[in-house]
Amino acid sequence: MSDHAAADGATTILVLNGPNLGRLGRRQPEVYGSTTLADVEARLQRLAAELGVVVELRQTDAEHEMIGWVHAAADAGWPVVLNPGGWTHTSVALRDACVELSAGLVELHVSNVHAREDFRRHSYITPVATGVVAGLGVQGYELAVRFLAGRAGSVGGVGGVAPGA
Ligand SMILES: O=C1C[C@@](O)(C(=O)O)C[C@@H](O)[C@@H]1O
Repeated sequence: MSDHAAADGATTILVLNGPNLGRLGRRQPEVYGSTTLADVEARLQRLAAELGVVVELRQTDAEHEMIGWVHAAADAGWPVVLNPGGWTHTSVALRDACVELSAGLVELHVSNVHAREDFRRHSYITPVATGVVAGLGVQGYELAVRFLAGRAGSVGGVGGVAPGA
């Protein structure tokens, strides 16, 4: 996806999407809705301009690639919105990488994972996340970015102070 490098010192927020999320809009629309990931990115770029932050959205079906992106965010001190897709329920390795995200991590699910199959109720990521958004559809992405932008001290966020921060 697009590469919006921060040239002016603006906060960069990575929005990372795991397996099958490239199929948003076509995949089980009764569960995930009809909005595509490209639509989500367009909405987030408008929001980024409003908030004065840089948002970079990426998607991969390869776990090693996702873990590399998390390492890079940790090294850069960037906050992350992560929809881990199916890795939510399976990946100790992704959780271990996420532990290093000291600038904030919002775990995001388009669907309400707690109202679905039992296996979706357990997340390896939740214990190491700042917070979780689930079941608010793709609107959750905008809420999560607003929260992290506010937490980073940018204007317009809803989350100026995270509970316990
Ligand atoms: O791929 C996904 C998408 C998901 O993370 C969501 O956005 O609702 C929920 C996961 O259980 C599922 O495996």
